[in-house]
Amino acid sequence: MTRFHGRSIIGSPNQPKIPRGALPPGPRWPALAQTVALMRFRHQLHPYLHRKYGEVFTLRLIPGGRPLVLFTTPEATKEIFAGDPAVFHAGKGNAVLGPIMGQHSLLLQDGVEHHRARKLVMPAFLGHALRGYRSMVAEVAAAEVDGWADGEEFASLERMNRLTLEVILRVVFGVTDEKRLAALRPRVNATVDINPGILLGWAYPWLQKFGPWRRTVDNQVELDRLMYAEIRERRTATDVEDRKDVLSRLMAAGDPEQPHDRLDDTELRDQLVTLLLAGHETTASALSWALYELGRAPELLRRSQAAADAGDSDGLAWLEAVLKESMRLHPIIPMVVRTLMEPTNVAGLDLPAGTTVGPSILMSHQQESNFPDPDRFRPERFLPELSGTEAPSLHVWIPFGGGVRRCIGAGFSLMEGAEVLRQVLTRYDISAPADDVPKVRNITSVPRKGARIRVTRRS
Ligand code: HEM
Repeated sequence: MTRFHGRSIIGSPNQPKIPRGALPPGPRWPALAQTVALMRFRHQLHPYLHRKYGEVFTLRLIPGGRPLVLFTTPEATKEIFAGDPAVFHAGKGNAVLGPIMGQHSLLLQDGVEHHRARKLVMPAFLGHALRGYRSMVAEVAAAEVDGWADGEEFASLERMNRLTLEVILRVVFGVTDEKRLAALRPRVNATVDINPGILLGWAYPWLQKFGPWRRTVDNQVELDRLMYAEIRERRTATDVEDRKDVLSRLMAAGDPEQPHDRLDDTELRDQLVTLLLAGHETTASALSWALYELGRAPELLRRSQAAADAGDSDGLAWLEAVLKESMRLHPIIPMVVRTLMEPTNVAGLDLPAGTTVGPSILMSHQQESNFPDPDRFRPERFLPELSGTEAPSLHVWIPFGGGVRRCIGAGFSLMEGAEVLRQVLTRYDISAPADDVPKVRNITSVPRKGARIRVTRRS
């Protein structure tokens, strides 16, 4: 059964109030206005605050006006990512996701618990395991893409969402049974749909009796029921060691002689919900922006089709560069956050315990000093042999965060994205009929009009 208790948007509950003078400058609007501006208008707010206050600025968020200090330089990013995990807690900053993902979620844990969980989950996303998922991604992508009509125009985000949901359900759960997939799909979609209003409302548990909050709880109860049924059934399967999906790998992870070293059912549930939610719409959004950008640049499209046709390691490297540039120009997540557990110096600033700090991904990706000609879509930035310049460091290109908390699905989503592009581009020419801009969709950003494209069969 899921735990539903009050959560803050950023920072830890019950922390003492930090006086304004102890922190870098920032707007003096009420905390509610700053919170709404941060959640709804992030694409305008980060650049505005950067212009007004410079490299580092403070926002005050509800409840209680807790501070969020955002940094915009590579040096600060490097320091935050390298920060001692005992001091720089990420779970506190992600606390808003607690009611959905559960207390054991990798995203919410810190310290030894996080270290243990990460050690158990990570191998399912590396090396041999990762390579093993490619053919399944290719199969799901081919089935989706083959269904597109010649000359059809559509919101690519919608199609990519359908595709990445299918991929994540099959890779994570290993579910192929159509009846079970049909039951899971709407529950996962409804969970991803949860908007900032619902997340904000979670700080006030009495709201859960009403309207959308109540529907969220009902959906969650049903999602849990399906998850636990799947876990129970897998526990009794005799071939779990041979299965290649993430759930089976997580069940087999750890030392069989040390039961406390293995994930129990509640932990499995929490990690599975986390993977389903973190790994689905994020990748879909990156892919839809990539298709949109290729649809606007015929020369790049031809080059990408040649890479897809070749299908060799150089071709896949190009397609991966297309995705990386798509995530650079259109960041899916606006910032990464850590809450300081003790007074700490960050990038030359002495900050009190309880302050939440983080690099602004939005600002890091759009500064000329990090990415020359930042408004242009140029995949070759990520291929030094083509650009003649160094590839961007992991302190300026930060769509997946960094350090011990770097997204565990980074490799997976690049592999998945390149494979999906390959399936699309070997079959279709693409054009993008209209301009699009980002809009906020709860934690992530997505193309406002869904990154519409027209596809025509290649002759
Ligand atoms: C384009 C796709 C994706 C983007 C942009 C993205 C972005 C991020 C970011 C910014 C973080 C926070 C990192 C930090 O705090 O330093 C994160 C964490 C995480 N992501 Fe992703 N992600 C993507 C895809 C995925 C996929 C495919 C999965 C799994 C199937 C996944 C699972 C996770 C998990 C479990 C964490 C928590 C890691 C930890 O705290 O140890 N993500 N992701």
